[in-house]
Amino acid sequence: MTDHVCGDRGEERVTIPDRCGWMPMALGWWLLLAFAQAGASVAAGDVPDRPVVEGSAQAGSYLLTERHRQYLIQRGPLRLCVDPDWLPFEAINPAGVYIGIGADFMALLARRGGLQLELVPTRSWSESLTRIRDRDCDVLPLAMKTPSRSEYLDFTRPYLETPSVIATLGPQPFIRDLAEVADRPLGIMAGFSFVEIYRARYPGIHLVEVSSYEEGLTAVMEGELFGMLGNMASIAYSLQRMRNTELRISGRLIDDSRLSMASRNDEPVLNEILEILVATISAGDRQRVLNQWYAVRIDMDENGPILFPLVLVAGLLSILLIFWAYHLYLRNSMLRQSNARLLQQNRQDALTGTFNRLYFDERLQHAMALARRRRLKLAVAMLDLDHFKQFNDHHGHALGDQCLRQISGLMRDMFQRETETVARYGGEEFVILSEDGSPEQFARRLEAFRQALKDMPLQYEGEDIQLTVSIGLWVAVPSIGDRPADFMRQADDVLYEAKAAGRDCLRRREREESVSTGY
Ligand SMILES: Nc1nc2c(ncn2[C@@H]2O[C@H](COP(=O)(O)OP(=O)(O)OP(=O)(O)O)[C@@H](O)[C@H]2O)c(=O)[nH]1
Repeated sequence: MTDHVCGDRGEERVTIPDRCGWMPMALGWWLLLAFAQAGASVAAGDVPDRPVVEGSAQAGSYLLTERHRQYLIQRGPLRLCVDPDWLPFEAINPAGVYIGIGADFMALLARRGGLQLELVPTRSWSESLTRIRDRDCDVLPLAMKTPSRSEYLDFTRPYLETPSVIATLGPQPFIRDLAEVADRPLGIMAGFSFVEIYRARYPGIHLVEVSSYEEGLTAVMEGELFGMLGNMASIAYSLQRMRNTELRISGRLIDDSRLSMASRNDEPVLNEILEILVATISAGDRQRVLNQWYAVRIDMDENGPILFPLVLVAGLLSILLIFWAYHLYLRNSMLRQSNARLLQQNRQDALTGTFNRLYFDERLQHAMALARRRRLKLAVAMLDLDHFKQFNDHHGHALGDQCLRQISGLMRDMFQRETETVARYGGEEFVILSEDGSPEQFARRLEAFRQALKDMPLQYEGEDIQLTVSIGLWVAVPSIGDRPADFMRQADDVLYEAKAAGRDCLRRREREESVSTGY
């Protein structure tokens, strides 16, 4: 994953990943707007007046060759054309002074190379480009290299980078690729390098050239333009100057502005000189220049109107994040609950709420393996209501259902040890598994259940109803080769004997033993 510079404070770069999330973006904007605030103060006159272009002529500087020095002496001052309204990068202030980051770098190089500089005032960047093309000036301190400009300019290596962004009205989905909005009217500074680059890359793009960022941003606010394209620092600076809180930076574009010094290409020696001087810009130099323009000054009185909405947005985003985390937590716990419910439903008999046959068979298999290892007696009781068909026929299926629910409730109440499993095995047939290794006691409790059911008061339309149950109990220490089905068949056989013996009784059989007639 590549990193793009989202904010640049001298050599100390604040980088965020290519897929910039909203949080780093918000932080980036906060910093940039704060930085733009500093720029505004400078434009308002915080910076002491300086000569039209700073720099002392130290002809014979050790950095340049004799040929370079001779050239500079012979040609006289280098004439600069600049963007008159592009703070914090560069501007011409009302006193006619060239100010901004470009001015400071230019002054630095003038001192080092012994350059004499002279500003050629223009009213716009387009005019500056025209004038250097016409050779009315010699150098552009800050310019991006493009194919068409290369026809009349030479460029040094880039020495300043700034992210490209789009500003739109109100919240928009985050724009990552200009192609997403290329068919809508987009403002861009007239004559800017990206006009050429975007037109070549997105043939149908609807670019509207404007003469200043503020003009473009105002058109966005009034709905005439969908968005304004430009570098982050300039847009942030203009938004601050306009005291605008309705427009948003809603996209970071892949192209960053890589700014170089440009010079007329009919005098290539000029580019050689600038290239040598640009190469001398050290990390410390860059930091000193940028610090002056990127200083973060927070004065609540002055910045309140701008900072307050930003702090509000950051607060809202934090709340949104917390809400989202809580929402996920709720969703997860609901999911866990519904999984648990599904599992339960998978195990439960819908009518009676006891375990179902599926679960019982699993449980029995597990219990048999355990009892086999421990040499413990396992007891399986099969219980079948007597003459239930008759009951249904006489009282109706609904009452039959109600009885089944009541009987299973009684069963669960009486057999609720951890070692016991009660399940409805089918129709009016129930099973109880006992794993505690004491079948005698289990048999006694089964008998108590049989009696309790018989005594259970059931009434229907004033008529007393009595239900009885037959129970077959099979007891054995599971041996190798025993399967759950064998155990159940044995229990069923004993139940059959109980039915044959007249119903309403318990019959018990233990492995290697004959059927007992009681317990
Ligand atoms: N109400 C109700 N009846 C059921 C349900 N499942 C099975 N039955 C009934 O249970 C009765 C079982 O009848 P049989 O198998 O002949 O047994 P029985 O009448 O109980 O006779 P013995 O078992 O020999 O004493 C049938 O009438 C089934 O319809 C159920 O979920 N609800």
